[in-house]
Amino acid sequence: MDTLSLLLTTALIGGGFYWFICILGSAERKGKAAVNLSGGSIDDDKVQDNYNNYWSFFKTPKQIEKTEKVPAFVDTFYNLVTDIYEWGWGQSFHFSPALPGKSHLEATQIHEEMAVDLLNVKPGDKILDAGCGVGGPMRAIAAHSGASVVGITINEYQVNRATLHNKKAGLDKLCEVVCGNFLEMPFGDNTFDGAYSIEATCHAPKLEDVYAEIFRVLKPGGMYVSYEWVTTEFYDGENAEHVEIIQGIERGDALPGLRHYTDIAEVAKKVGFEVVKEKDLARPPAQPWWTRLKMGRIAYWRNHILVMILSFLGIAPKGTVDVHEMLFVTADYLTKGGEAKIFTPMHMILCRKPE
Ligand SMILES: C=C(CC[C@@H](C)[C@H]1CC[C@H]2C3=CC[C@H]4[C@H](C)[C@@H](O)CC[C@]4(C)[C@H]3CC[C@]12C)C(C)C
Ligand SMILES: C[S@@+](CC[C@H](N)C(=O)[O-])C[C@H]1O[C@@H](n2cnc3c(N)ncnc32)[C@H](O)[C@@H]1O
Repeated sequence: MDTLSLLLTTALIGGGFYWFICILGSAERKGKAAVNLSGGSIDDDKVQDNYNNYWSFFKTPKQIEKTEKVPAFVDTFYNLVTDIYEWGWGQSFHFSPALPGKSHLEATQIHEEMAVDLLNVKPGDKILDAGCGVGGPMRAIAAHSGASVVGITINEYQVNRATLHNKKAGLDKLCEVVCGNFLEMPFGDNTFDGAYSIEATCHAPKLEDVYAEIFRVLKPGGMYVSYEWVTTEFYDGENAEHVEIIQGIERGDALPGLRHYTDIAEVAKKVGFEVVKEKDLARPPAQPWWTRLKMGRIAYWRNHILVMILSFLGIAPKGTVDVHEMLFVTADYLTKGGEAKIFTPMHMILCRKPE
């Protein structure tokens, strides 16, 4: 081979490698790049141990021990998955019904804006985002409503990511992020004009505890809306296939136990809320929320190869391949749960704290 061909071949392979690793698979323009995948706040050499530790939670037999350990276990989970979520999904860690003619990003934003529209808040009001992730919904909601949003997440790495994104988006005046447990929030009674949680309270070992906290920090007359992960009326606890799907969803999403849809309003009333409206937003005519997961299957394989290469080269921490594989498997359980109609991630409940 002459020198020119050698140079051209090297440039082609190098360029292809750069494209495959640095560009491909980033969920949004300027989103998280594959070369920057990390274990969140966990040191690189501890990612594998933390992943193994995550699984030990599901082997613990005692319910009480489990309940106390849930926030720490959820924190570990988000250290492990936050970068992969941002890289492969975007800054909003939730589902939304597919909307014909709209992109995933647009459908996501519409789903988020719907939440704040239900709260009847006005510019200048202060609202709470319980379980805010890296703040995708918070930014959309602040920009749409003009209200200022305080988000809380148990995971410190997410606080840093969200704060960075808020600044970059020029929304740091309206959006604030606090690290803390939504089961005992560092806010005074009657602080917020409204509150919402998007696919987050499913991590609470007892829904009553988080709803009671939200009730406490809301001003009288304030509204609260939540998108809940629940099993539907089609779920049959005696059906082995159903049970396997639901347990698969719990294992891959750090859930201490999925609730049945009928539990939600019951708990809301128990802590003192008036239930204004309740609806599964996944019901027809809404288009399936799981099509985005299904369509991504080829991209997941490509991502998996990429993660394996990066781990092999020592660029991604050891253990990232296992975390990615866990998500891959979870995507399948979620899709099955949606197709079988036994599970929904968008059971909406709208509540009011009485005057
Ligand atoms: C509300 C929660 C999270 C919901 C979703 C945001 C995530 C649930 C499953 C995740 C994913 C599955 C497959 C991943 C894929 C293998 C990878 O290559 C790229 C990222 C995924 C698509 C990832 C993205 C986020 C989810 C869809 C729970 C935790 C309560
Ligand atoms: C699936 S993410 C959803 C994030 C955000 N609502 C969104 O839609 O992008 C769930 C969020 O709930 C938070 N969370 C779970 N348990 C928590 C707890 N006990 N206290 C505070 N935040 C918690 C997680 O840290 C994470 O940010």
